[in-house]
Amino acid sequence: MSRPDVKICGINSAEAAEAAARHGARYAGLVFYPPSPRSVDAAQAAALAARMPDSVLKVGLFVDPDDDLLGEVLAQVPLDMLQLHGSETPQRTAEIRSRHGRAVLKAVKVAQPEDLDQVADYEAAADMLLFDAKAPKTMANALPGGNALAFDWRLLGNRTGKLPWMLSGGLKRENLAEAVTISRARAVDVSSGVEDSPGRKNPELIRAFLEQARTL
Ligand SMILES: O=C(O)c1ccccc1N[C@@H]1O[C@H](COP(=O)(O)O)[C@@H](O)[C@H]1O
Repeated sequence: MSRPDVKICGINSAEAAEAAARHGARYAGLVFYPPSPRSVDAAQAAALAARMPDSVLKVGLFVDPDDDLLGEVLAQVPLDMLQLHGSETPQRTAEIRSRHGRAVLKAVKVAQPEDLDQVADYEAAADMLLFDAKAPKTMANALPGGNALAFDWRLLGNRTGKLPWMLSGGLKRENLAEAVTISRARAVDVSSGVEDSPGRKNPELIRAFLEQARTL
Protein backbone atom coordinates (compact mmCIF):
# COMPACT_ATOMS: atom_id res chain seq x y z
CA MET A 1 0.00 0.00 0.00
CA SER A 2 1.39 3.42 -0.88
CA ARG A 3 0.24 6.79 0.35
CA PRO A 4 -2.63 7.93 -1.91
CA ASP A 5 -3.06 11.39 -3.35
CA VAL A 6 -6.24 12.93 -1.97
CA LYS A 7 -8.96 14.98 -3.61
CA ILE A 8 -11.27 16.88 -1.30
CA CYS A 9 -14.42 17.49 -3.30
CA GLY A 10 -17.22 19.98 -2.80
CA ILE A 11 -15.11 22.79 -1.36
CA ASN A 12 -17.59 25.57 -0.69
CA SER A 13 -16.14 27.61 2.15
CA ALA A 14 -12.92 29.45 2.85
CA GLU A 15 -12.33 27.25 5.89
CA ALA A 16 -12.60 24.08 3.82
CA ALA A 17 -10.27 25.45 1.14
CA GLU A 18 -7.70 26.40 3.75
CA ALA A 19 -7.91 23.05 5.55
CA ALA A 20 -7.50 21.14 2.28
CA ALA A 21 -4.46 23.20 1.28
CA ARG A 22 -2.84 23.25 4.73
CA HIS A 23 -3.12 19.52 5.31
CA GLY A 24 -1.88 18.35 1.94
CA ALA A 25 -4.71 17.74 -0.50
CA ARG A 26 -3.42 17.16 -4.04
CA TYR A 27 -6.75 18.05 -5.65
CA ALA A 28 -9.63 20.35 -4.64
CA GLY A 29 -13.03 19.80 -6.22
CA LEU A 30 -15.42 22.67 -6.97
CA VAL A 31 -18.94 21.55 -7.86
CA PHE A 32 -20.75 23.30 -10.73
CA TYR A 33 -24.02 21.39 -10.49
CA PRO A 34 -26.82 23.48 -8.96
CA PRO A 35 -28.89 20.55 -7.55
CA SER A 36 -25.94 19.64 -5.31
CA PRO A 37 -25.80 21.15 -1.81
CA ARG A 38 -22.08 21.74 -2.56
CA SER A 39 -22.65 23.74 -5.72
CA VAL A 40 -20.81 27.04 -6.18
CA ASP A 41 -21.02 29.64 -8.91
CA ALA A 42 -18.03 30.84 -10.90
CA ALA A 43 -17.41 33.91 -8.73
CA GLN A 44 -17.47 31.87 -5.51
CA ALA A 45 -15.23 29.23 -7.08
CA ALA A 46 -12.70 31.83 -8.22
CA ALA A 47 -12.49 33.23 -4.68
CA LEU A 48 -12.07 29.75 -3.20
CA ALA A 49 -9.44 28.77 -5.78
CA ALA A 50 -7.46 31.88 -4.90
CA ARG A 51 -7.11 30.58 -1.33
CA MET A 52 -5.25 27.48 -2.46
CA PRO A 53 -1.72 27.33 -3.90
CA ASP A 54 -0.91 26.04 -7.39
CA SER A 55 0.27 22.77 -5.85
CA VAL A 56 -3.39 21.96 -5.14
CA LEU A 57 -4.92 21.10 -8.50
CA LYS A 58 -8.34 22.70 -8.96
CA VAL A 59 -10.92 20.31 -10.38
CA GLY A 60 -14.26 21.55 -11.70
CA LEU A 61 -17.03 18.97 -11.29
CA PHE A 62 -19.72 19.02 -13.99
CA VAL A 63 -22.65 16.79 -14.87
CA ASP A 64 -23.36 16.59 -18.62
CA PRO A 65 -22.21 20.19 -19.15
CA ASP A 66 -22.72 22.07 -22.38
CA ASP A 67 -19.89 24.07 -23.92
CA ASP A 68 -21.35 27.41 -22.88
CA LEU A 69 -21.26 26.49 -19.21
CA LEU A 70 -17.72 25.14 -19.47
CA GLY A 71 -16.57 28.25 -21.33
CA GLU A 72 -18.18 30.62 -18.82
CA VAL A 73 -16.64 28.85 -15.83
CA LEU A 74 -13.21 28.50 -17.41
CA ALA A 75 -13.16 32.20 -18.26
CA GLN A 76 -13.41 32.98 -14.54
CA VAL A 77 -11.91 30.07 -12.62
CA PRO A 78 -8.37 28.71 -13.10
CA LEU A 79 -9.32 25.04 -13.28
CA ASP A 80 -6.61 22.46 -13.92
CA MET A 81 -8.97 19.61 -14.58
CA LEU A 82 -12.59 18.92 -15.55
CA GLN A 83 -14.40 16.13 -13.72
CA LEU A 84 -17.28 14.75 -15.79
CA HIS A 85 -19.72 13.01 -13.49
CA GLY A 86 -22.74 12.53 -15.72
CA SER A 87 -23.53 10.30 -18.69
CA GLU A 88 -20.95 11.82 -21.02
CA THR A 89 -20.11 9.38 -23.82
CA PRO A 90 -16.50 8.68 -24.78
CA GLN A 91 -17.03 10.94 -27.83
CA ARG A 92 -18.35 13.83 -25.76
CA THR A 93 -15.57 13.34 -23.21
CA ALA A 94 -12.91 13.61 -25.94
CA GLU A 95 -14.66 16.62 -27.45
CA ILE A 96 -14.70 18.46 -24.10
CA ARG A 97 -11.03 17.72 -23.57
CA SER A 98 -9.95 19.02 -26.97
CA ARG A 99 -12.37 21.96 -27.09
CA HIS A 100 -11.61 23.29 -23.59
CA GLY A 101 -7.96 22.31 -23.31
CA ARG A 102 -8.05 20.80 -19.83
CA ALA A 103 -7.25 17.37 -18.50
CA VAL A 104 -10.40 15.30 -18.00
CA LEU A 105 -11.26 13.10 -15.03
CA LYS A 106 -14.16 10.87 -16.13
CA ALA A 107 -16.36 9.28 -13.50
CA VAL A 108 -17.43 5.66 -13.99
CA LYS A 109 -20.23 4.50 -11.72
CA VAL A 110 -19.85 1.02 -10.36
CA ALA A 111 -22.22 -1.44 -8.74
CA GLN A 112 -21.25 -4.74 -10.40
CA PRO A 113 -18.35 -6.14 -12.48
CA GLU A 114 -20.07 -5.41 -15.83
CA ASP A 115 -19.99 -1.69 -15.04
CA LEU A 116 -16.25 -1.79 -15.69
CA ASP A 117 -16.70 -3.01 -19.29
CA GLN A 118 -17.13 0.57 -20.52
CA VAL A 119 -13.75 1.66 -19.19
CA ALA A 120 -11.76 0.71 -22.30
CA ASP A 121 -13.91 3.09 -24.37
CA TYR A 122 -12.78 6.04 -22.27
CA GLU A 123 -9.07 5.30 -22.34
CA ALA A 124 -8.39 7.48 -25.37
CA ALA A 125 -10.86 10.16 -24.31
CA ALA A 126 -9.91 10.97 -20.70
CA ASP A 127 -6.72 11.57 -18.74
CA MET A 128 -7.79 9.90 -15.53
CA LEU A 129 -10.76 7.83 -14.36
CA LEU A 130 -12.71 8.06 -11.14
CA PHE A 131 -14.60 5.03 -9.87
CA ASP A 132 -17.64 5.99 -7.80
CA ALA A 133 -20.59 3.99 -6.46
CA LYS A 134 -23.64 3.78 -8.69
CA ALA A 135 -26.70 4.77 -6.69
CA PRO A 136 -29.50 2.18 -6.69
CA LYS A 137 -32.62 3.22 -8.63
CA THR A 138 -34.58 2.94 -5.39
CA MET A 139 -32.51 5.58 -3.59
CA ALA A 140 -34.63 8.68 -3.01
CA ASN A 141 -33.08 12.03 -3.98
CA ALA A 142 -29.87 10.43 -5.22
CA LEU A 143 -27.41 12.80 -6.87
CA PRO A 144 -25.20 11.63 -9.75
CA GLY A 145 -22.49 11.35 -7.05
CA GLY A 146 -21.73 12.57 -3.56
CA ASN A 147 -24.20 10.15 -1.98
CA ALA A 148 -21.87 8.69 0.70
CA LEU A 149 -22.29 5.27 -0.92
CA ALA A 150 -19.46 2.77 -1.24
CA PHE A 151 -19.19 -0.13 -3.70
CA ASP A 152 -17.32 -3.42 -3.56
CA TRP A 153 -13.66 -2.30 -3.62
CA ARG A 154 -12.57 -5.81 -4.62
CA LEU A 155 -13.82 -5.04 -8.13
CA LEU A 156 -10.77 -2.78 -8.58
CA GLY A 157 -8.12 -4.85 -6.82
CA ASN A 158 -6.63 -6.39 -9.96
CA ARG A 159 -7.06 -3.49 -12.35
CA THR A 160 -4.62 -3.22 -15.22
CA GLY A 161 -6.01 -0.22 -17.11
CA LYS A 162 -4.01 2.28 -19.15
CA LEU A 163 -5.10 5.38 -17.26
CA PRO A 164 -4.41 6.49 -13.70
CA TRP A 165 -7.53 6.39 -11.55
CA MET A 166 -9.09 7.53 -8.30
CA LEU A 167 -11.36 5.71 -5.90
CA SER A 168 -14.41 7.48 -4.51
CA GLY A 169 -17.77 6.75 -2.91
CA GLY A 170 -18.47 6.65 0.79
CA LEU A 171 -14.88 7.13 1.87
CA LYS A 172 -14.14 8.48 5.34
CA ARG A 173 -11.20 8.43 7.70
CA GLU A 174 -12.42 5.22 9.33
CA ASN A 175 -12.57 3.11 6.14
CA LEU A 176 -9.76 4.70 4.14
CA ALA A 177 -7.03 2.18 5.00
CA GLU A 178 -9.27 -0.79 4.18
CA ALA A 179 -10.48 0.80 0.94
CA VAL A 180 -6.95 1.53 -0.25
CA THR A 181 -5.64 -1.89 0.77
CA ILE A 182 -8.40 -3.73 -1.07
CA SER A 183 -8.69 -1.54 -4.17
CA ARG A 184 -4.97 -0.63 -4.39
CA ALA A 185 -6.01 2.92 -5.20
CA ARG A 186 -3.19 5.43 -5.58
CA ALA A 187 -5.58 8.38 -5.41
CA VAL A 188 -8.84 8.84 -3.50
CA ASP A 189 -11.68 11.35 -3.57
CA VAL A 190 -13.94 12.27 -0.64
CA SER A 191 -16.86 14.60 -0.18
CA SER A 192 -19.58 13.42 2.24
CA GLY A 193 -17.03 11.78 4.53
CA VAL A 194 -15.57 15.14 5.52
CA GLU A 195 -18.91 16.83 6.18
CA ASP A 196 -21.22 17.32 9.18
CA SER A 197 -24.26 17.18 6.88
CA PRO A 198 -24.68 17.36 3.08
CA GLY A 199 -22.83 20.44 1.89
CA ARG A 200 -21.34 21.41 5.28
CA LYS A 201 -17.63 20.68 5.12
CA ASN A 202 -15.91 20.22 8.48
CA PRO A 203 -12.28 21.44 8.44
CA GLU A 204 -11.41 19.09 11.30
CA LEU A 205 -12.69 16.07 9.32
CA ILE A 206 -10.71 17.28 6.29
CA ARG A 207 -7.58 17.42 8.45
CA ALA A 208 -8.20 13.97 9.94
CA PHE A 209 -8.81 12.38 6.52
CA LEU A 210 -5.64 13.89 5.06
CA GLU A 211 -3.59 12.85 8.08
CA GLN A 212 -4.93 9.32 7.82
CA ALA A 213 -3.98 9.22 4.14
CA ARG A 214 -0.44 10.26 5.06
CA THR A 215 -0.06 7.21 7.31
CA LEU A 216 -0.72 4.76 4.44
O1 LIG B 1 -20.56 15.98 -4.37
C1 LIG B 1 -21.55 16.20 -5.07
O2 LIG B 1 -22.46 16.93 -4.68
C2 LIG B 1 -21.65 15.59 -6.43
C3 LIG B 1 -22.71 15.96 -7.23
C4 LIG B 1 -22.84 15.40 -8.49
C5 LIG B 1 -21.91 14.48 -8.95
C6 LIG B 1 -20.85 14.10 -8.14
C7 LIG B 1 -20.70 14.63 -6.88
N1 LIG B 1 -19.65 14.28 -6.05
C8 LIG B 1 -18.71 13.25 -6.33
O3 LIG B 1 -19.24 12.01 -5.88
C9 LIG B 1 -18.20 11.16 -5.45
C10 LIG B 1 -18.56 10.47 -4.15
O4 LIG B 1 -18.74 11.36 -3.12
P1 LIG B 1 -18.94 10.91 -1.58
O5 LIG B 1 -17.58 10.99 -0.93
O6 LIG B 1 -19.51 9.55 -1.55
O7 LIG B 1 -19.86 11.94 -1.03
C11 LIG B 1 -16.95 12.00 -5.40
O8 LIG B 1 -16.18 11.64 -6.52
C12 LIG B 1 -17.40 13.41 -5.56
O9 LIG B 1 -16.47 14.11 -6.36
